[in-house]
Amino acid sequence: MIPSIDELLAESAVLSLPMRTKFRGITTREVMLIRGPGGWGEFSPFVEYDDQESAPWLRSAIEAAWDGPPEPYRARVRVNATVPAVSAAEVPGILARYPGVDTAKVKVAEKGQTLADDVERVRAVRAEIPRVRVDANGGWTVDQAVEALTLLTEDGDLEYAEQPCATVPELVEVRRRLPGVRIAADESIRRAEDPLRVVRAGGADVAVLKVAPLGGMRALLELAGELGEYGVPVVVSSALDSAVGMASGLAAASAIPRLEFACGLGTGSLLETDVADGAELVDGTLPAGPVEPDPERLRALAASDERTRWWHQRLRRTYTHLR
Ligand SMILES: O=C(O)CCC(=O)c1ccccc1C(=O)O
Ligand SMILES: [Mg+2]
Repeated sequence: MIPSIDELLAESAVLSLPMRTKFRGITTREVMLIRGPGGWGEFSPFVEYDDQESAPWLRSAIEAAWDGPPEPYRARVRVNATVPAVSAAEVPGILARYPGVDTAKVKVAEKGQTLADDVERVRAVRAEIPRVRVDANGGWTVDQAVEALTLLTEDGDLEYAEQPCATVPELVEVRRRLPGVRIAADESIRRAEDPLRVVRAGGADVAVLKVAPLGGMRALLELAGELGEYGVPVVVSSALDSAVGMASGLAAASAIPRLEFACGLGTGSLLETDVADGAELVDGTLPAGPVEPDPERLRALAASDERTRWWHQRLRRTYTHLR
């Protein structure tokens, strides 16, 4: 059952969340929260996404607000620190926001930066955190990936390299040329027509799964089950969500029977202010559980009237793409 547009908008809020550090080229994260009978849901496709690509994000918000979370297997989820493409000098300040975390994901291959910048940043992270993975967001060619990952594994292992190149054939090639480095697929799953294609092609050792682009917690769990049949472990990650979207990620992660890797659900630490008091990171874990936004924060973080209208229009357009 899909609620009406009026029901979706009835108790909704459009928010502009200031970030502590630039990430994905943005310094404020706009999100729309909707409230339904099952709790709160988050509709927050990145602003450049078109209406069709935004449709699973809306399905995900509706699932959270109307159906609520699936049955959990565990109460807390191990998370990784997320290190944006900052200078090496800024790394300790970022990591200080992740108490007890033993795994870091480091952004690399940022436009306008060099491989030397990546090497220095990763080195600065290794000085403090034992387990390191990198995420290139598809920014390298195959040759660049081979060169970079060879250099980045000279002074320590990488847990895995996430989306080193943009396309599936390139991931297959990198994996063939660098058998010692695990490859994780992110965009090749969440922005693909067929999320299993990259795995069938032999382009991924690990699958990064995000609730909203996959259409919700249960859709993610179904895909995680299918990936399990291929022997591919999953990492549940955020889309730079507010605490409401993060609750869906944490609920999905807590409902996966076997979780081998730390999840990318610690990005609340990249926000200056969140919609609810962030559940505290203890020993590198976050609790799974419902989140109730603080009404005062909702008022303080409200987006402008113009941006609110834009999000309402976006929701109306996206609604026509629901099936
Ligand atoms: O996985 C993490 O550590 C945090 C989430 C993250 O990196 C991310 C957040 C928003 C958009 C894209 C990405 C990404 O994994 O590429
Ligand atoms: Mg990624």
